Amino acid sequence: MAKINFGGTEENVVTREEFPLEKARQVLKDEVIAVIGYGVQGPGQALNLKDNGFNVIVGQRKDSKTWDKAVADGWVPGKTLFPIEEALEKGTIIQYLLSDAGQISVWPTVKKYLTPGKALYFSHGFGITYKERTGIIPPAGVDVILIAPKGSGTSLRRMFLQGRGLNSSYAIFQDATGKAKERVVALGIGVGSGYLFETTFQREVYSDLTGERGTLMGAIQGIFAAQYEVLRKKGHTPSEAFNETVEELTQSLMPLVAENGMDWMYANCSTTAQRGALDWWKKFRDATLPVFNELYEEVEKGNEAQRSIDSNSQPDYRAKLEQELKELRESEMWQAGAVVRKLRPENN
Ligand SMILES: NC(=O)C1=CN([C@@H]2O[C@H](COP(=O)(O)OP(=O)(O)OC[C@H]3O[C@@H](n4cnc5c(N)ncnc54)[C@H](O)[C@@H]3O)[C@@H](O)[C@H]2O)C=CC1
Ligand SMILES: CC(=O)[C@](C)(O)C(=O)O
Ligand SMILES: [Mg+2]
Ligand SMILES: [Mg+2]
Repeated sequence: MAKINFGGTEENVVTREEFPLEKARQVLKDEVIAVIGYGVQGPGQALNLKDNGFNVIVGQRKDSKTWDKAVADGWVPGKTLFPIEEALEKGTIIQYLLSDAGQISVWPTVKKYLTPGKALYFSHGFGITYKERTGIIPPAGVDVILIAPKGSGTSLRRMFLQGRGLNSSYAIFQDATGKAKERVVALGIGVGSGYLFETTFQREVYSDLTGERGTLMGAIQGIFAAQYEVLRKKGHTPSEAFNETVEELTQSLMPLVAENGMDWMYANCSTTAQRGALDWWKKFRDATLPVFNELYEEVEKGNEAQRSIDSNSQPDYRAKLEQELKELRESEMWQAGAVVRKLRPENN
């Protein structure tokens, strides 16, 4: 394990150099990895594991769209693709990748197959951390481990195919066999992570729920919407408002931030822009700080988890979700965005 200094704080990180793929294959050579669920993380992790040479099967509801998707991706019914219970029985490592709400309803079935020595694997700290709300309480004889890729399952797969890699955090909640550490690290390398950051189930879920509600997804849309509204009210056209709110950010400026940090992006903009950005960023920080504090408290209390359990376990939740996504898609800002995207020179 390497100790790496992150801006003054030392943290534990497992690197591919100290734990190469060959070692991961050796550690897991006698294991059957059963990936349960084939939504977003399921395909990314299962396909990467398979391509990396691990013994992996998929468990999915038969007669479902995702069963067909698994077949289309090359999983063979009766050989590498099974109904959930059969996969649970065959697997020695159960990668529990149903949606967080789905995990609650299928848990009584999963529990039956968790015989001593098996490992139960999550990609989110949700089920375990909020166990009073989810009822997910694993038996004592199994390892309970976590690999949480820091990004969408779609990116995990794409980046793997490009020969890159998406880093993940890892945690151990229960080490029943004494082998939880080598199992979790081997799985992390197997699913395509380059580096593995140490965490706990609780820290993973608190930070993840905050991040996706905050700057990664919720806050960013909120700030876009507010600026777009002001520009439109002041008479700017939709294309101008969209370009100055979203397009320039995603196409020109964020790639510079990704490459070399915020100061470098600023340094590559005009002195006029730099002066304004340096003056205004603290105002935005101060204005949003109370909202971020409220958000973290809601996560900590479990209220956010409860809201997502309640809404995602409704029978019509998919239809409602589709409706909400449609409203976003059909808002003027994102309609303008669709046209602006088409006009990117590389799309012609
Ligand atoms: N979406 C992502 O890229 C990321 C997801 N995660 C975590 O990975 C886990 C899996 O998430 P996603 O892939 O997004 O899940 P998802 O929402 O795509 O669902 C996965 C699968 O669960 C099945 N499912 C849902 N309810 C079910 C039920 N009651 N019975 C049987 N099957 C059911 C769905 O049909 C689907 O095949 C979650 O813990 C999530 O928090 C972690 C990082 C990123
Ligand atoms: C992609 C990811 O890591 C998220 C945003 O936390 C999620 O999909 O839950
Ligand atoms: Mg996440
Ligand atoms: Mg998340």
